[in-house]
Order: sequence, then structure tokens, then C-alpha cells
Amino acid sequence: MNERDVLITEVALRDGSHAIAHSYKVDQVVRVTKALDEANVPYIEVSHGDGLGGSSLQYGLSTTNEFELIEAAVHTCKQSKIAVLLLPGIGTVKELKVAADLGVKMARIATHVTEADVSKQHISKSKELGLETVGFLMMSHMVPVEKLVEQALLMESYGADVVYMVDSAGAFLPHEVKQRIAALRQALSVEIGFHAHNNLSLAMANTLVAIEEGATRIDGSVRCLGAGAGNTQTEVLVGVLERLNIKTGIDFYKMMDLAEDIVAPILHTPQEITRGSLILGYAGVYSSFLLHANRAAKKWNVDARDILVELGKQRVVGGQEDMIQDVASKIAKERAVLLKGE
Ligand SMILES: CC[C@H](O)CC(=O)C(=O)O
Ligand SMILES: [Mn+2]
Repeated sequence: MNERDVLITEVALRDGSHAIAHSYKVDQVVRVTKALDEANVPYIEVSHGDGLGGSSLQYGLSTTNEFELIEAAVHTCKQSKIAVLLLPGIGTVKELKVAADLGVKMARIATHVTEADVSKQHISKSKELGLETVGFLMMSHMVPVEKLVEQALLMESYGADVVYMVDSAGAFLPHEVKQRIAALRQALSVEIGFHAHNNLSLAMANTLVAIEEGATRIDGSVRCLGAGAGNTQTEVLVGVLERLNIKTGIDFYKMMDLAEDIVAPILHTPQEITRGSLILGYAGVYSSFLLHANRAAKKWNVDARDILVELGKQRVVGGQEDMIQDVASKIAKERAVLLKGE
């Protein structure tokens, strides 16, 4: 009998790093990992929020070297496998090798949804190192279904064992997830995964739709400890899937207890859908834009939400942060013209 219908990857020790300014310490990682391992969670991702090599002035310095955290997590686990995230360009194959030497079992190679081709070398290296390898297509809401399928097929052709559709901005609506996961399931031979963000309060609904359409790899963050409003809340997902008779193999009560007793005290503020995360989901813009938009809003005396909505319409991607000032000044000028005309 198969112990699990769906394999869950717990991402609080990686995606959650964004929410606590990359401040994880070894003792916190050990406590969380031990409890997740005892709850029988199959995969636990540990890295800087932006993946291996992310610790920098640009992405935020880690309080503790991520390899110390990874090593501690590996040594703590009796059954769970430790995973790492790697964004080519931020991390390199050198860091992947260090992670593999430390005992990591799975690597997730992440690219923007239109840039799967940059993952080729890293997916090959990961396979060569004997790691289970996942292709992770970020900001998937930005492209039509056909493009998503094309990029997923590329990752499959490079040797990925699993390909994830990643809702980085928490922007997907359930019918969009349904259509895309169904198309991926039809086109690909490998397993399909789904990673949600809860900015529109749809992470759980979207995750259930993804599972219905054939996704078998699902990400969650305990207590919603992930970027923005967090991810699909793992302990809730485990309970919901149990009610649906979908086996995760994870101990529901142990997940609830570790969420409350071990993870909640780590949060800097409770994870909730704030004005900021809600507008990111609504506009379909990645969370790194929020801080810059708030600064530009102050400078030009405009509403940061108007800036983000406009950036969403212009389909900006990471690296185009310079457009924020242009958009803010344009909104300010348009408003001045309107006021003059009144
Ligand atoms: C910048 C990496 C990013 O946090 C990966 C991820 O979890 C996502 O795109 O949602
Ligand atoms: Mn994420």
C-alpha cells in the first residue's frame, strides 16, 4: 500500500526566511526540523529565501551561514529528506556540490517562467550529483498555458524528475490553476508540483484544485511562514487532505503542535494578509517590489497600490525595479494634469 498520495515539501525554513529577514539560527532550524521529521514530513527545504548563495546586500544577509543550517538539518533528520533551492545566477553549481556533500537529497532549480533554458546546466549537475531534481517555474501566472507547458517540457528534457508551477505572487485564480495543471499533466511524463502563495487567500483552494488535476508534489509552510502572506498552511493542508482521504503520511496532531509551540514563537509578526501582500496578489507582482514601491510612493506623493497595479499591467519581472520610479512619476504627473484641469 502506498503510504502517501501526495508528497509535501515544507518550505518554512526557506520561503519563510524572507518573512523573518533571513535570521534563522541553528537552534531554531534544529527544533523545527526535528519536529517535522517526527511528524513524518517527507521533504524539508532549507536555504536562504532566495536560494543557495542568496545571502548578499541585494537579497538580504543571512544571520547564519546557510550551509551551517543545512548541515544541522541533515544531521537532525531520521527520515525526512533535506532539499535546497537554487536560482541559477544567484547560486552556482559549486554551492550545489557543497549541499550534496552535506547530505542534501533534493535540489529545486528555479527560474523565471520564461527562462527555463538557464536551468539546463544546473539540472544536469544536480542529477550528476545523484540528487532528486525539481524544475521550479516561478511567476507562472505571467504566461499563457502554452508557454508554461513549453518551458516545463524544457525542464523535463534537461532531466528534471518533477516540474513545479510556482505562483510566486499569489496571483492565480482557481480556474487558472485548473487549466494549467491539467495541461501540464497531459504534456509531461514527470510528476507535477504546485507552490502557492496566499496573498489572495486562495492558496488552499488553488492547491486542492492542483491536486484534483493531478499534481502530486505540493509545497506548504507551517503557520504560513513564507514570503508575503505565506504559502498553503501545511498543518491545515494535512488536516484537509485527511478529510478528503488523500494520504500525506504526515501526523496531523504533531503538525498542529509544532506549528503552535515551535514555529509561532519564531515569527516576527503573525502571518496575515496585509494591505501589502493583498495588493501584490491582486497586481500579480513579485514581493520584492513592495518595499521599492512604498519608497517611490512617498517620494512622488502617490499611492503605492497604484504603482504596483500599473507595474502588474506592464508585466514587470525581477530586475526591472528601475521602472518603479518611472511609473510613480508618471502617475504623479497625470494627477497634476487632472488637478489643473479641475
Ligand atoms: C526568490 C525565490 C523565491 O522566493 C522562490 C519562491 O518560493 C517563489 O517564487 O515563490
Ligand atoms: Mn514562494
